[in-house]
This record gives sequence, structure tokens and C-alpha cells, in this order.
Amino acid sequence: MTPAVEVRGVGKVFAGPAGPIAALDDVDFAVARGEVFGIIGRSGAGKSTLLRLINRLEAPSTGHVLVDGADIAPLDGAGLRGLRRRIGMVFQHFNLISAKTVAQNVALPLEVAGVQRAARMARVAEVLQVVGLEGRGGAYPAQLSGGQKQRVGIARALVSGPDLLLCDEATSALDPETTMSILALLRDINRRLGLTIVLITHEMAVIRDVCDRVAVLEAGRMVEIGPVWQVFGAPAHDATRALLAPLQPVAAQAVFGAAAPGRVRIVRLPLDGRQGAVALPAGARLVAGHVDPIQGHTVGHLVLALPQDAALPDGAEVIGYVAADD
Ligand SMILES: Nc1ncnc2c1ncn2[C@@H]1O[C@H](COP(=O)(O)OP(=O)(O)OP(=O)(O)O)[C@@H](O)[C@H]1O
Repeated sequence: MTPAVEVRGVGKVFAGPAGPIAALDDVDFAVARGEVFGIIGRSGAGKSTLLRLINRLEAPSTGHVLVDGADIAPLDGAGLRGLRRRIGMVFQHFNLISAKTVAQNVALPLEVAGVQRAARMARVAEVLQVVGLEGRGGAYPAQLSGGQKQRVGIARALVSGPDLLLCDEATSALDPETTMSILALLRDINRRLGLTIVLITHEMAVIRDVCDRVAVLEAGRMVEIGPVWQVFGAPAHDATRALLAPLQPVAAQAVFGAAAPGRVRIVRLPLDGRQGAVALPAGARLVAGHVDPIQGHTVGHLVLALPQDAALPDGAEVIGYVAADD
């Protein structure tokens, strides 16, 4: 099946005041139809630029972006309007017009496309129901909570019946509970409407809670890509590990002392989601642990105190030492 989006050898160079800035360098991946695909990276990694290339707000300096198998570079006029109808955008700060009601905000793309009023209103009612805002069409944005405003933003993104949704830090302005409900809504839309979703975020928790696969960007390069459970379970790049760190409160190395005679090893044993039951050496004691069920895999780590004569379990690393009777 043709991928929903293909990013092929894409580079993007901006002219900065102090010379050219390579925002993206040879980025290459494909997003399958019906997938929720996350792009994560720290600030300045190139996430927004990548999203802007997919909806052709920017053109690549090198390489190609294909949507539904077709290069979007040559599109102009009607072709570009058609592309924009097939792509819904959800923004961090909602981008609602405060002087317009919820229904008027949601109807805007249809109005621009010249859809008749009756058809507009019918479609708006439909998408407001999808996002759980039925009956709120007459409210103004100022009367809504952040989560409700984002629901309006999502309804507006859906109103033209797109098959691809691009989310730009869609939950970054929301509290954790509201974030969860918006992510659940995105997942629901993905499943019910079969929509492909590409989202950018700097939070691994967002990736964990909603994505099927993730690509990690670091300084404009894609340093890692894979199913979420695999990337969480066995991150291959330092940038990925740094992004995961806030989610994995390891009993830090600093807590433990250095090697010395008679001291017990503290080891970190990753659970990469591939293991079944994990066999532990006799006499091992549990110090800490963190487990995330992701896509049906158990991902996380255990921190163990190992008796001196015990072999280091496969994949475990020594992170420090404590006195035998600690
Ligand atoms: N229009 C532009 N002109 C010049 N430089 C730009 C432009 N847009 C982005 N950049 C630069 O390209 C790099 C990547 O920026 P981008 O906004 O894509 O990163 P990001 O990962 O989305 O970061 P953030 O999370 O902070 O938004 C940065 O160095 C940025 O300063």
C-alpha cells in the first residue's frame, strides 16, 4: 500500500544572520496509512520544519516529500488547495478566532472552500460530536477550557474530511489530565476514522501514550526510528535516552558509592519488552523498578542489588555499589 507520507532524503537549509543553518539533513522515512507517527526531538532539532515541509508551507532544499505517493513540490493553485483539504492541522495554541463562535471557527475551512451554509452547519455538527462538543457550537472560545479549545481545534482540522492530521505540539499547552483526554481523542479519531496522524512533540510521554512508531530528531538528523515499545525498551541513541530520562526515575548513580571490597553491586536491568519472565540471580534484591506497558510489551527497568558471587544478568549494567548490609 502506498505510504501516507514519504520523506525522502530531505534536507533544509535556512539563511541565518551568521550563515546557513542546516535545519534538516538527509531525513528519510515513510508513514504508513492509518498510523500514528511521532516525531520527537529537543528544541531546535527540526521538528516544526519537518511538519511544515509535509504541508508544503516550506519546500525542501534537497530531497522530496510525497503525500499519497505524489511529490508535493510541483503543486500550485488547485493542487495545493486540494493538498490542504487532505491535511488537517492542529496547533499548540489552538489558533481560534475569539470573535467567532465554536461553530463559526470550525466552519471556517468550509466557508473558504465555498461550501453552502446548510451543508456547513450539518458537517460542523457532525465533527463537534466526534470531538465531544455537541451542543457547544454557540459558545465563544473564551468560555471554554484549554482542553475544550483544543477539541475545537481538532474539529476544525477534521471538518474538510482530511485523511492526514498533522499535530504541532497539540498538548504542550495543556495540563497532564487534559493532555491524556486529548491524546485519547486523537487515538479514537485514528481508529474510528482511519486517519493517519503525524505529531511532533518534545515529550516522550505523548509518544508513549498515542504513537505506533516514533522518529527521533537530533540537530536536524533522524537518529532513531522504530515501534514505540522498541525505542522505549532499547533506545539506541544518546538523544533518545536523554528524552526518556524524565520518564525513567532511576535510583541515580550518585546515590551509590564506588567499588570497594565487600560492597554489593547495584545493577540496572533493562526490560526491553522482548523478554518473557525475567530470571534473576539467586539472592538478588529489588531496589527500584519502573515498568510501562506499551503496545502490549512490558518496557522499563529493574534496579537490583546483586550478591557478590552472582553473575551479571544479560544486558545489565553496574550503576554503583552499597555496603553489604545496606
Ligand atoms: N525560517 C527560518 N529561518 C532561519 N532559521 C530557521 C527558520 N526556521 C527554523 N530555523 C532554524 O532551524 C532549526 C530547526 O528549527 P525547528 O523550529 O524546526 O526546530 P524544532 O525542533 O521545531 O524546535 P522547537 O521545539 O523549539 O520548535 C533551528 O536552528 C531554527 O533556528
